[in-house]
Amino acid sequence: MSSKFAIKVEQLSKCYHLYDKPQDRLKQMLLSRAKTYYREFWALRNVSFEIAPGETVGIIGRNGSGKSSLLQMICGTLSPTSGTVTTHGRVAALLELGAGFNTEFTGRENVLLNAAILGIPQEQMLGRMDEILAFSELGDFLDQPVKTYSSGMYARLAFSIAIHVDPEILIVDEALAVGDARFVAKCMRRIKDIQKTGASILFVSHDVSSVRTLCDRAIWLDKGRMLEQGDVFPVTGRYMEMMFQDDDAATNEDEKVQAVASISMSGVDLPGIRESLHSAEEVALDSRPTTHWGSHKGLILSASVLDTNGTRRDVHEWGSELDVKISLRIPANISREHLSIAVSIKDLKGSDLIVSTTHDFAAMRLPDAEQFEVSFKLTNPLVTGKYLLVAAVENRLHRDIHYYEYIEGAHYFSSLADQRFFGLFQPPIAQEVVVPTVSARQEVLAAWSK
Ligand SMILES: Nc1ncnc2c1ncn2[C@@H]1O[C@H](COP(=O)(O)OP(=O)(O)OP(=O)(O)O)[C@@H](O)[C@H]1O
Repeated sequence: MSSKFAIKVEQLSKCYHLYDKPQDRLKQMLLSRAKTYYREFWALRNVSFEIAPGETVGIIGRNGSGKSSLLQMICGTLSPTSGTVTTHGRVAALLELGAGFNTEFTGRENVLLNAAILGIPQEQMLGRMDEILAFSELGDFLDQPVKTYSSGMYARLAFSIAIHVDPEILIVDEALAVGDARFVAKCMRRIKDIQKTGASILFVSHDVSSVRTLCDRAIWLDKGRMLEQGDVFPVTGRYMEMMFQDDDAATNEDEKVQAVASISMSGVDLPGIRESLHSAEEVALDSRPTTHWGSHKGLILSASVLDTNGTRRDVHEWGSELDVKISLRIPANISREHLSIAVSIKDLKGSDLIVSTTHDFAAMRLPDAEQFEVSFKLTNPLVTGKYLLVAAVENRLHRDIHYYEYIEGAHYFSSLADQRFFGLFQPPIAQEVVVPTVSARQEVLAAWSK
């Protein structure tokens, strides 16, 4: 692909016509061009972006923010109200379930139909049929009409086709979420293989962690408009922050109002805490946390990865002792009963590598004192690389964790190992080589032969 972009979307908009009654649609078609029987609903408004060849971009946004409409317009299965889409390269799409299938045809016939639409010669596709069959795990169902498939089978067929047509542009809608975890993992592996071939990938998911794992960049849609685009980590971080605020507003409004009211009654000026302590003691929080949210921001005074001397360091040696220390000031009116302090060490893509919470230790009740510190001590298992610390204050009363405060990127630091490790992280491992004695070998053989 020699062009500068794989996908270019310019001022793209989509307006749906909404009818209150089915008759109105008929009236609009038959009776009047002068009168409108519908309401306009703009699912997408003036969205513009470019995807470079070889780039993987995640599209995130709440339900109904216009993600599927955007993808369908890029694939050409939905026409825009205004604006243009230009693509360079063969587009394989994994859209909402079933899009692009003829449900009366068998799976095998649909493979050939899709290949024909993409201009792939039939012989070439027939040559790959065994591979497609194996990947899809459809067995005899490949020769049954697609209308008899479960949604999981549908997704498996669609995915198998999409990855066997050598796409230069792969478009994946949430369809991956359908099917068991093993198949989803298998799909993710294949998407990564396709990434390595230099294809451009547009990936829509509600799951921020898979967007972070896979994508370089993220585009955030909200109510049909592009709210942000940029590096995947900060954009998804702010998206999570907004989702948290939404959830919080929806589910914990009473608790929040009550807590905030009682905090101000106790005379604690939340925004002022950090500033006031700044002068009094060494407060350590990176000035550029990626994300910072919660119903009670300001409880975490500092969060640092310290060495054995209690010094906050930005570089830690592999195998050295670490003390992840969180200093807190938590007003007495926040109940200690379900209170939990959590830390996570993430890589720069945002994947949790190590997570620990005081809730993990059933017996640990946090002190009633307003100000206290929690230490998480460990031997540094992190291979050479850059990492960030997440610190959180949680209420674990319900299954869904309520966050009083969540700081992602409270301390950015590196780990340095003087040897090369091949895993994501490397705890110290004791190795032992044992050569069994003759009698032990005979015992094993005797046990096998029973
Ligand atoms: N054919 C249609 N006619 C009318 N409204 C539609 C149509 N298709 C989508 N919409 C509306 O357009 C908005 C955007 O829908 P779209 O499916 O593109 O969003 P989405 O971000 O993909 O949502 P989700 O995450 O739930 O799949 C929604 O409010 C939806 O109800």
